[in-house]
Amino acid sequence: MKGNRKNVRETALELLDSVEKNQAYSNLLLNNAIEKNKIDKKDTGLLTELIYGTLQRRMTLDFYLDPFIKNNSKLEKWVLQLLRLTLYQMVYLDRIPDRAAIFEAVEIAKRRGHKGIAGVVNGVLRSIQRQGLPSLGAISDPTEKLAIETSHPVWLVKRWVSQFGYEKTKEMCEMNLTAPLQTARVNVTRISVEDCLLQLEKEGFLVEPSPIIPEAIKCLRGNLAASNTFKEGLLTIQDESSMLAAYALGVKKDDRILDACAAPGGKSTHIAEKLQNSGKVLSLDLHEHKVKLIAENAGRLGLTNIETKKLDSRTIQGHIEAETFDSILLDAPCSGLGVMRRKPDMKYTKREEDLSRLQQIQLDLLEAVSPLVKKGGTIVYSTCTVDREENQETVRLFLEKNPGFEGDLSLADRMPEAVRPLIRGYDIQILPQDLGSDGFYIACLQRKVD
Ligand SMILES: C[S@@+](CC[C@H](N)C(=O)[O-])C[C@H]1O[C@@H](n2cnc3c(N)ncnc32)[C@H](O)[C@@H]1O
Repeated sequence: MKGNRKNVRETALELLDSVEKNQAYSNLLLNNAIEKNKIDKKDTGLLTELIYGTLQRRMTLDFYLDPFIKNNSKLEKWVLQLLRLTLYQMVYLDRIPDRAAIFEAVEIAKRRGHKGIAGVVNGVLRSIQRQGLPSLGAISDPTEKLAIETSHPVWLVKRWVSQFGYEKTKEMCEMNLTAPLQTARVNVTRISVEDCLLQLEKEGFLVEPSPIIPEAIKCLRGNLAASNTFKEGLLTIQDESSMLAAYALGVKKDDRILDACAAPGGKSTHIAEKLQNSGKVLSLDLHEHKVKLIAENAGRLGLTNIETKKLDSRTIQGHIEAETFDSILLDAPCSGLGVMRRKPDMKYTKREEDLSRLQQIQLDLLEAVSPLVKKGGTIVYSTCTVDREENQETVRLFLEKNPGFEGDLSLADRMPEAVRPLIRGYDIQILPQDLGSDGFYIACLQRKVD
């Protein structure tokens, strides 16, 4: 058991190192490490928690460590990671005694470095144990304090406070520290939600219906991607917020729908399911390898009404005639600030200037695809971000330049009951704390008839 645990922590350290070297944290990275280091199945939960937790709390951990490592400015990167990893266990994991966490950190430091480094690690951790953690109360500026307390960059917390106010920002930052539940969409063209839940229970999963989306389920235990039900094409792993995009489109039988930024096809396949294999979805994406994923997903789900194509949607007008589609989904590339719970390393790599650059791409995409919707048809603009510049501002600028379009106020009629209170006219900004789903934005724009 002890041997294994050391292995878990060394593997966690290795992964934290890779993330630091700019390899984004992903399940793939985690799965490779589990395989390479032959991590016992029962220890994978602890490994995931150590990596997620240490990444999620990095700024808070650094605040706590700072006074104790001031004189060790030449500390190697991996030693700092080891200190963060160990302090995370001491502060946030009650079930691991401090002395055990410190002992193992010192052993790792001896093996990976030398006796001197082990001495530094031991010294820092024992001092913290003796003197206690520095108080966050010493930070006088409330925004800065919130940033450190919840480990979000100060620029982002400032930006959110100016956009949403202090209270909502605080709730959002706190929510971002929690682990999301896995949710999935039942392929109702092939199985009912009730039968799907029963089938998954038989497979040993703990599942329940979503309170938000009629065709969605929540998974309380297990990984649905590993289920036979998933492999048989009866499920798609997808967040509930993302499922709202297909609702906003108001899909009708036989519609021709463009999904302009479609890979890996989560929303295209939802639209195709809503069409019940009638009509057509044209799914575009910039990258060939990503386009393949859309086709693979459609194949797994048994959907035959999706056509895929590699294309830069900004050039679509040279390829497809105007007024071809009944509706268009533009699920635009964005900063992804709504999914920080799932990708904690993102907090430390995003830069404020990225957001304005993205707005230009979003506007270019909207301008390019908009002539392709029929008169009276709808464009749904969506992002998985929580930022006014990429969301409401992008839409405002588009509407300002395109008087042939207006906000579609019938959006609420098409949306599930649970989200209606969040709709403001023709758009909806979901914050992670609103429904427990990802932060997400949807705007519905209608092409005027004349
Ligand atoms: C938010 S993701 C789409 C997620 C997808 N709608 C789903 O639900 O599975 C944005 C996608 O836009 C693609 N993309 C970015 N710029 C594009 C462009 N100019 N033309 C087409 N696709 C683009 C990216 O490759 C990425 O796959």
